[in-house]
Amino acid sequence: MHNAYFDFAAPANEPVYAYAPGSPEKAALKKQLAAFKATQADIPMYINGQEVRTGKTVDLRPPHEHQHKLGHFHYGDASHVNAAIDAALAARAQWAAMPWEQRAAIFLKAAELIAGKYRYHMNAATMLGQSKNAYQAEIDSACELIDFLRFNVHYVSEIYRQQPVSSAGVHNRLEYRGLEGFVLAVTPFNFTAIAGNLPASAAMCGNVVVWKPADTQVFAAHEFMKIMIEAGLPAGVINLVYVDGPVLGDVVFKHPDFAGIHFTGSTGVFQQMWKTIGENIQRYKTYPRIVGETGGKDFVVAHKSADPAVVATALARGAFEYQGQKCSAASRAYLPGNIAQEVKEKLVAQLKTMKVGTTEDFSNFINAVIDERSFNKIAKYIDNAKQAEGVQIIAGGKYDKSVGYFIEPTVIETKDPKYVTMCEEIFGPVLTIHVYDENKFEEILEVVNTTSPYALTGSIIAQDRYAINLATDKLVNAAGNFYINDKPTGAVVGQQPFGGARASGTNDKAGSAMNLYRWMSARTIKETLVPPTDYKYPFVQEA
Ligand SMILES: NC(=O)c1ccc[n+]([C@@H]2O[C@H](COP(=O)([O-])OP(=O)(O)OC[C@H]3O[C@@H](n4cnc5c(N)ncnc54)[C@H](O)[C@@H]3O)[C@@H](O)[C@H]2O)c1
Ligand SMILES: N[C@@H](CCC=O)C(=O)O
Repeated sequence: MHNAYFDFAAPANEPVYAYAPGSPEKAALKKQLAAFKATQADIPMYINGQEVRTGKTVDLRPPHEHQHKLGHFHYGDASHVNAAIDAALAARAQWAAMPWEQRAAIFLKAAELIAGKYRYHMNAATMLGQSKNAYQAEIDSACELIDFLRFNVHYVSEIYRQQPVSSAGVHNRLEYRGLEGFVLAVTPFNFTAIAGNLPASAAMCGNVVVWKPADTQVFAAHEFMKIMIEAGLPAGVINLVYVDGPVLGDVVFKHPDFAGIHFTGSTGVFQQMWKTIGENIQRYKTYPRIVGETGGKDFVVAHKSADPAVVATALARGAFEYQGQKCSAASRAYLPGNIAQEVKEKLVAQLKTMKVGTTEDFSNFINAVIDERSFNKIAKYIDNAKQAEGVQIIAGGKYDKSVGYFIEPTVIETKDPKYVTMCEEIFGPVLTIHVYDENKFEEILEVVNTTSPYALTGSIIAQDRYAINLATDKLVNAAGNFYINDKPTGAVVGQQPFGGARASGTNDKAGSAMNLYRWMSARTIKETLVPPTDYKYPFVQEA
């Protein structure tokens, strides 16, 4: 019995804990970090609610201390992907038929568990597994994940409430079905919140899901999966597998019941997936929904009226928080000649105070990059810059992987606005600056707009309102998230729906109703209350 409309009102954003010296939250987090470090985790896959161990294990190690083992996870193969799909499809009918308020309660309970007794589990797992400092973990694996769960429950309720009009004698209604098949969620290493949200948002809408996280994010993904099970998620609704990407793709993209992909990761991987889906289109029972949020080459453009301290701080935080491993991270900056020197001096002074090291030492602002492959790739960009003509390293430039994958926050200055580090996504603590003639603001906006194929985030920093207006207009398609007098990172669920266009993705805005519509397939039902019994039009006269 559910004879009522149940209300899921708009929530407030989860408050961010400060982890100040001597605070109880800092003590609790330190305790959980020590507990994880003292244990060897044995992490299974979850298929049909069962823990699956293959014996083929992969070690988990903190990127900032690669000689320490946190444990291992069990790696699967094509047979596990098939089993996960079978389990999902078997769970589908019952899950899709469950009344919304019952489904919603599971995700709201998960949010409560993360906000309360598992907050430090989520944050400590993210700090150790992905090398995020306490603040960066708190805004991700606690607050943003909680917000995704709570706000999406509210948005789904709002969507379900939307109904068509009915003319006299007719009752029209819209039913928001889940997709007919299973959804694949493929998630990145850099945000625990995104990893949790991609399977959860689809499942919330009545879908069943196969979820594959990045290998380097499994430690925290596993904590989230355990919380979902404790919150009451039925067996088979979300099936968590750890497999090689191409092995996964080979099974999923050939399956007739493949109904959609919820992806976040790099542009190349997404484009390859899209191509494969296109090649297999005739195999599917339904046109798959393809949702992908991908790379960025995010800009900060300062106007000659900007306050140099504001620009320097937006760059220090926007480019270097979480070692620049945010899709939104500022990685190219355009500084007007009149304030460039002052901005650079202030920025370099701020960077000198940023300590680099482990996440367990809370005084470190910068931690390690995710793995050796990423370290080597970033180091190569730095090495090339050291030798390039017209290019100068004005801060950082050193790196060392003997203990952890540490790279100093590095600032490159180039005379060429199309130098490679102004164009390509590096995904590390490297910012490139180009100084332009302060009287050529409109021309530089054109350069900003045409330099990279991406359009994810970007900022204009200025005091002059005409300049702000001009940049807002000229850069209309250059960023899906556009900031005025702020850094281009740190979108908050419910406040700045997130996503970019061009090569940055399908711009379906995670943490908004726009995203949730993609996981629904509406059925229109028209009911005629007193059906006609004569075929003739009412206005046709007898001859
Ligand atoms: N736009 C956004 O909202 C957003 C958010 C976070 C990260 N990102 C982007 O993600 C990237 C960094 O994350 P990453 O390094 O985890 O990305 P990635 O593309 O290497 O991996 C993402 C996921 O895809 C899987 N994968 C890789 N190759 C695959 C294949 N051939 N078939 C199937 N799956 C495959 C990975 O195992 C992982 O689970 C950056 O480009 C960043 O800009 C974008
Ligand atoms: N939503 C995050 C970025 C997610 C991508 O890595 C931000 O706005 O900084």
